[in-house]
Amino acid sequence: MDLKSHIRGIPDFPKPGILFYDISPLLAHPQAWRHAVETMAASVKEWQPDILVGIESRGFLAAAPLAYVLDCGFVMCRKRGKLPGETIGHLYELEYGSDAIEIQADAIKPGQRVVVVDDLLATGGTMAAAIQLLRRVGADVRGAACFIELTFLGGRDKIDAPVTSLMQYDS
Ligand SMILES: O=P(O)(O)OC[C@H]1O[C@H](OP(=O)(O)OP(=O)(O)O)[C@H](O)[C@@H]1O
Ligand SMILES: Nc1ncnc2[nH]cnc12
Repeated sequence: MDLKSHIRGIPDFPKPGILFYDISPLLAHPQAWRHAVETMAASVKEWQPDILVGIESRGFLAAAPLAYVLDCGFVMCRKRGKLPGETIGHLYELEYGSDAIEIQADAIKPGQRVVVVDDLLATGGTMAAAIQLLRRVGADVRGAACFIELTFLGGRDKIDAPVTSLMQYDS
């Protein structure tokens, strides 16, 4: 199946000069989305995860069905200030300025096998930050999975774990 035919490129969003890869048509097409999830599940299964961690917000859409198919737990990695109770955060640098992501302090038990899931890998800053945070709480990070990889941005080089992606774009 041609999954790329279900990805829409929207120029100049959210800023001039950025081509935004929109997964909405893929999510809206049940056969294509099922195919994407099942193909990704087969790759992620090799890492034998206990837990899938989804990165807010589009990463939740990607990680939740995978966790269901693979019979894994699902943990939310959210932007700062969104999770209740005790949290552990990690500050990371963006192209301009900085941001922070958090997980709940008791979300991961030391030694649990974790795969981090997002819809898209661009510069890799978000995924790298999530992995650093998960390692701080003792996770055994087995890999990183994304549906779309913007290979021209070299994000994979920032990820200190195996990376799998379903669709690659070189421009
Ligand atoms: O590899 P990077 O350069 O770090 O970029 C990738 C991140 O950017 C997007 O999320 P965004 O921050 O736009 O949030 P959203 O999922 O809530 O739309 C995407 O879902 C990834 O999480
Ligand atoms: N070009 C892009 N399209 C969609 N999501 C993104 N996140 C970071 N860069 C992106």
